[in-house]
Amino acid sequence: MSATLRPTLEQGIAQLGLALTPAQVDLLLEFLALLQKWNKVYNLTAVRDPQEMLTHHLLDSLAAVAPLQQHVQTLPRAEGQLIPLLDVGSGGGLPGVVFAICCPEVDVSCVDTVAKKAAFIQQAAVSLKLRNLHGIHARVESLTRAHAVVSCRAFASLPDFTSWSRPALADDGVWFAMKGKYPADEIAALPADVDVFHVEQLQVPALDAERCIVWMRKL
Ligand SMILES: C[S@@+](CC[C@H](N)C(=O)[O-])C[C@H]1O[C@@H](n2cnc3c(N)ncnc32)[C@H](O)[C@@H]1O
Repeated sequence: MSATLRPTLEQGIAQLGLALTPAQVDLLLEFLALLQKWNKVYNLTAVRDPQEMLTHHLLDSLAAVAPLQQHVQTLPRAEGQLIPLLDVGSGGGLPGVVFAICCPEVDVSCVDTVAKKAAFIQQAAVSLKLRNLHGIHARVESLTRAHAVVSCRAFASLPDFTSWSRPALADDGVWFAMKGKYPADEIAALPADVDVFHVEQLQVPALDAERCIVWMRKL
């Protein structure tokens, strides 16, 4: 499978201007293979066609990597210290696993209420030898450890996402919500103590769809 998908993946990575090592590209393809294999057993995603998994999941998540890297670079950190990121409602690991592969300076926890999805992430962390990746089986509302970044993709409305994950966001942390079209209604429905400080448009290679990241912080 990887022989046919690799050229599209490499082209997409180049289009996104990402500087990934050959080992990271291999890991992305290995993750895709794991997702495809275990999807049959665990029902991790409704997307089943490998080519579609590549465009709709992998490239879609990869489009958010450069914005994340740019943000992380601005954060102070001691040598060897990783930036804690919580990916909420991660499902089969999107975008959390992609972030863990592409951003070794980030420590990614993927939380999901479905036990088999969290177990899949733990299994992926072992298979891909990613020490910066963890699967957590919980409702996000129950988490209180502070993270510098709290991300989500296809999870919930912005008001629900921010209120449920608020205790897990550091006071100086940021929410990073991956959305389709500019979510004007959801932004309008946010409470006054959530500040939307940037909405960043994304271009996903090989996918003709509107995508953006809504950046928010606590007031
Ligand atoms: C539509 S899926 C999105 C999965 C993945 N982020 C993606 O983009 O493919 C939403 C996920 O959120 C999880 N979920 C729903 N409510 C949750 C909660 N309160 N805490 C943690 N996970 C939750 C579901 O189990 C499901 O796996």
